[in-house]
Amino acid sequence: MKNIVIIGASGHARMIIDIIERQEDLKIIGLIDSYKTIGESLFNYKVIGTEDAIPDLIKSKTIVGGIIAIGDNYQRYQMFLKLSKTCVNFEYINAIHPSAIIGKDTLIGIGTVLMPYATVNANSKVGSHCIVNTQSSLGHDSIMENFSSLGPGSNTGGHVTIKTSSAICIGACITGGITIEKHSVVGAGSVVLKNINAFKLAYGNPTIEIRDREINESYF
Ligand SMILES: CC(=O)SCCNC(=O)CCNC(=O)[C@H](O)C(C)(C)COP(=O)(O)OP(=O)(O)OC[C@H]1O[C@@H](n2cnc3c(N)ncnc32)[C@H](O)[C@@H]1OP(=O)(O)O
Repeated sequence: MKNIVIIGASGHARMIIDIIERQEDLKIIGLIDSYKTIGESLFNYKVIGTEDAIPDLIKSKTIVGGIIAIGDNYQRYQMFLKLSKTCVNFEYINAIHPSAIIGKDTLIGIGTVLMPYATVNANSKVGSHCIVNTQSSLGHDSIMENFSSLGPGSNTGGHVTIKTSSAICIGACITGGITIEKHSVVGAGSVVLKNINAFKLAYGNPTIEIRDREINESYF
């Protein structure tokens, strides 16, 4: 049994807790959050501190690691960078729902979440700290780079690449062979027929690049 923390205490964290409670080898000992009050109870767990508390929790062997449960790709990356500096031996775990389908010859990184009914098809690679959300599917021979995400109910064809930190929002459809370059956001319900450049907000059917976006711009 590994003792772990959940970093984040939002709705996304609630989903991840639901998954981890089904993994018998993991025990959540508390939540880490910068905005909630220490001692506050959420989702049946106590907020035990901010990320600054983690090095001591590792040092005292109270925990071995955990997962960054922050839904926003860039914010999740920022937390990862912070932890990389203060706590090199933090062990990242995956949260993989038992209903998720993982095809043959696939690779899944660390700190990655596969929500209920998520599908990763054959010969695809999902990087580290990614989110494959509820009922979304990554087509065969596809790549999700680190810190990227597929929103609930979104689908890709085969040979698709989603580069680092890019977000495919709820219900979007990415046709085969498409590349979404880094730090871009494909809006809800979009139908993507052409490649999307880096740092773009794109949406619509057919999807067009609407405007440039800042690296830290929220998309929720
Ligand atoms: C479990 C979970 O909850 S997972 C999270 C689920 N949520 C998501 O996936 C995010 C969903 N939201 C989106 O996808 C949005 O498209 C966003 C956030 C990416 C962009 O939205 P905005 O910031 O409003 O875009 P922006 O300000 O540039 O555009 C505004 C205009 O574009 C329209 N627009 C925005 N998004 C879309 C879209 N996806 N498709 C069509 N039109 C859109 C707006 O209606 C608005 O039109 P108006 O000026 O005629 O009123």
